[in-house]
Amino acid sequence: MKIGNSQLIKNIDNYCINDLDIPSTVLMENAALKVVKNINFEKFNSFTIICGTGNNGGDALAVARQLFSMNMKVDIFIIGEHSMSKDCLINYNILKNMGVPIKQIVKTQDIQLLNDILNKNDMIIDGIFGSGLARNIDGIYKEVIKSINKSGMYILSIDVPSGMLCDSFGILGSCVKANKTVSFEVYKKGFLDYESDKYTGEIVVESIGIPEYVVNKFHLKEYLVQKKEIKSIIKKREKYSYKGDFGRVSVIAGSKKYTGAAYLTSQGAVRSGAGLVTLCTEKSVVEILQSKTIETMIMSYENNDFKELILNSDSIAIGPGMGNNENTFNIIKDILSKDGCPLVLDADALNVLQHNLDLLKNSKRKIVITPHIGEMGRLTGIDSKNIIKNRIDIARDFSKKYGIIVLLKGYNTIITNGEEVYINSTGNSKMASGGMGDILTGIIASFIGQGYEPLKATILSAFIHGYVGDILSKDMFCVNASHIVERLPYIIENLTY
Ligand SMILES: NC(=O)C1=CN([C@@H]2O[C@H](COP(=O)(O)OP(=O)(O)OC[C@H]3O[C@@H](n4cnc5c(N)ncnc54)[C@H](OP(=O)(O)O)[C@@H]3O)[C@@H](O)[C@H]2O)[C@H](O)CC1
Ligand SMILES: [K+]
Repeated sequence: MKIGNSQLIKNIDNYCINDLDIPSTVLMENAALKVVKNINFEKFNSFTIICGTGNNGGDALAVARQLFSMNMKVDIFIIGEHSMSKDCLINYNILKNMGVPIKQIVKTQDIQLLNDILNKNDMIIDGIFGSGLARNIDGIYKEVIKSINKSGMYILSIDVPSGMLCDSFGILGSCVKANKTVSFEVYKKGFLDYESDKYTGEIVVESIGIPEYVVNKFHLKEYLVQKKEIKSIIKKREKYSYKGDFGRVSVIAGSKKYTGAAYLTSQGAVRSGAGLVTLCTEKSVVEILQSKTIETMIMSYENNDFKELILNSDSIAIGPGMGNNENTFNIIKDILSKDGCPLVLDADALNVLQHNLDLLKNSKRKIVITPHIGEMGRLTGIDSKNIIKNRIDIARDFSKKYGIIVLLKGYNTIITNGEEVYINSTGNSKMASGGMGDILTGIIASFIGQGYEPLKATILSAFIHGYVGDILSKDMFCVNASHIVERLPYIIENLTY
């Protein structure tokens, strides 16, 4: 699903209105009809419609007219004395001409009238502010929002919950807490925050009759990855395939201190369907790891066969638990400087590259890096606070500069190849525990090994990893890495049909 900000909406609107001669009232009517489409009339038949004086209010007035024409009960309120936008006024006048009463809320005393009605109708429709919210909400607007939220009634917000910014998550003073938000054309960037669903409720994005090529003209290629997209990427397995078809995946990971990281990375690869997984690790821990796994072959990277293994791999995951040391650096430097299969670099593989980023840039291999915020900070020299604030731009720029795929972990993990940006929609805080990232690294290498193109493999893996966590966390207080490993193949199977 496309993600966008208020500038994108302005550009699209201007083009439609000025270049295509689509009257803005047509767009407003389409918007209103899409709001109506999202109302469950088996449950809701009477409506309190609360309007601002901009185009969001105009949408709400058009919704009111549509509902009135369907013989629904409507109580309409306009807030404030601000002059109306052109299209808001057009819809206001139509309702007046139809003889539909519209009440105004200007002073605190007027709120009593609103309060009296709020609980009498089935639903509140919020059309106070949309993408034009420009400053802190106070005065009568704040009081109305307080009444709406206190009412306990079902609330549907038009485009954005009034009070929420569109461009990055933020509440300007106060905000409607909706049960459902019907947003137009694009998923607003402001919705991308773990706190936003407290205000948006369920989000539905509806097209309002703008041709796709017009949206594409201005869209910055930022997408939200949801189940629908994943189902179109993931392939069902042919009945008559053999293990060679699903790739030889090598995992270089682990050290005396961190055997778990090596184990989990390799299990991520095994349990997501890699044909053959070989775990290469420090000599001293080979035996321990051998006793832990059955499906994975284990060897030391000091072994003579190591170089050949690297040559014959279809993908390689490197880094988890290796230690930030010279030995790790030498192994990575050697692999990066030779042409060959795609690589997934994580954890210590990234730490040792901190001051050697040219190795990334000059490598002929396809590379995916999977830093968390701290690792990204070390790679870029940008402090964590700023990375969190500008995650998308920083990930995209880094990806472009080094010609690699970046998966930046966190709430709404970001995946980018420098051109397109994909934002993952799965995962939750119950998964915040050790070893989660190691599994993800293994899954990505596994899907690349299975023949998925690296960007697609990375998008797929991030989604699946979080999706398994989301499903498990419905019944669990916390979800650990081993739970994810255990459920992986079952849940991936469910996504293939
Ligand atoms: N392509 C589309 O997606 C379409 C969307 N539509 C709808 O239009 C709105 C955006 O409409 P716009 O008129 O730009 O903005 P708003 O309705 O959100 O609000 C603007 C008015 O609100 C005043 N304002 C802003 N902040 C405050 C505040 N804190 N307190 C009081 N008043 C405020 C603002 O006043 P100014 O003095 O700043 O001018 C405006 O009066 C979008 O969200 C969709 O719902 C179109 O209908 C179709 C195309
Ligand atoms: K709104």
